[in-house]
Amino acid sequence: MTSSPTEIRADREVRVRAPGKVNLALRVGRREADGYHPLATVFQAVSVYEDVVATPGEGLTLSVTGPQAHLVPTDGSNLALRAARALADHAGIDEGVHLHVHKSVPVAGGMAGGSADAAAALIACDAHWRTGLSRDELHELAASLGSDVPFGLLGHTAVGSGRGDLLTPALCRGEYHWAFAVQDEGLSTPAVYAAFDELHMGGGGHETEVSLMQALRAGDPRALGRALHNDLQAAALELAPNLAEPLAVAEDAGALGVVVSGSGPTIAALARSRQHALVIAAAMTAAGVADSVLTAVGPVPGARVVTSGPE
Ligand SMILES: C[C@](O)(CO)[C@H](O)COP(=O)(O)OP(=O)(O)OC[C@H]1O[C@@H](n2ccc(N)nc2=O)[C@H](O)[C@@H]1O
Ligand SMILES: Nc1ncnc2c1ncn2[C@@H]1O[C@H](COP(=O)(O)OP(=O)(O)OP(=O)(O)O)[C@@H](O)[C@H]1O
Repeated sequence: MTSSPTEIRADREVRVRAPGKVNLALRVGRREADGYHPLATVFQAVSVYEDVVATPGEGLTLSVTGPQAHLVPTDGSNLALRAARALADHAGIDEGVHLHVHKSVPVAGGMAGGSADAAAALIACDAHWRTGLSRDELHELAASLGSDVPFGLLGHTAVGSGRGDLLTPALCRGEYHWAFAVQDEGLSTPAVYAAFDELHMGGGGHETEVSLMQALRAGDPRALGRALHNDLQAAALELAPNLAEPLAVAEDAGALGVVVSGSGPTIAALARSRQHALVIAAAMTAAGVADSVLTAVGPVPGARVVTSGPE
């Protein structure tokens, strides 16, 4: 019996969800000859998600929706399409695919939204094309696409070294509630690293986060709040001095700790509870220090298939 076109589509649809991240600690060493900085970081995946749907298509095509979709390229430079291309090349696939990306993670916000899209696209295309690659091969492809992409695959809480791509899962108990201050205008990651170089702040790349890891093992949000740290924060504030305002408002609202997320400009405030996260978000909105706000919980899993068509 032959399938109708509608049945074929339903059969081959794969839906994948991947999380954004916050760096609980980000220690940055001096720039190396390859232009990258050695990192000692602790990532946490949070419940702000990118949703990617893979369906049959001619060639590799992409559509994007979400509040900031207009800021995202839809040509071959899009990280989701680059991921699909890299996987097809590696696995010798000449079939097409259409990827639909629904974005909720702020664009160029320091929460690794594009990296989440790449991680989700790898998992979606891998399932769609049934390439049968190992987790290690997918990890290697992920690292070739961007330093934050491997963590998009892994999720939860993890220690990152090297460029941030060498990962070890971290012991983490409990739930952590976050409020995020989002800015419409993003910061370029290379520009923030360049500002960091200008400030001559390298050298802390291999410090161990003893108190932070203890806080995570104990499930102690107060101790975690005190241990939050970002070496890129001064550089992000240099490029966007107004970020001092959401930092101060979140502190006044009783946040346990406040930090620039990754390369910014998103500000991440750790709250005592889900309710307290809403209070901090409301305070940042009322003070007019964010273009929008988000609340989330972490840790959550990395990129995973949420539903797919029948076998
Ligand atoms: C700031 C962080 O989000 C913290 O997790 C990441 O370090 C950035 O990761 P990403 O956006 O995936 O970065 P990539 O796409 O790999 O690199 C973009 C640019 O950021 C700078 N970069 C990135 C990672 C790193 N360890 N050192 C760097 O100097 C380089 O200028 C590089 O050309
Ligand atoms: N799928 C994608 N989603 C968002 N931006 C993308 C994507 N593909 C390519 N880009 C380009 O990459 C730039 C950075 O995007 P992204 O949202 O990943 O930044 P980020 O969250 O600050 O990254 P990170 O936290 O990993 O440094 C965007 O300004 C855009 O030009």
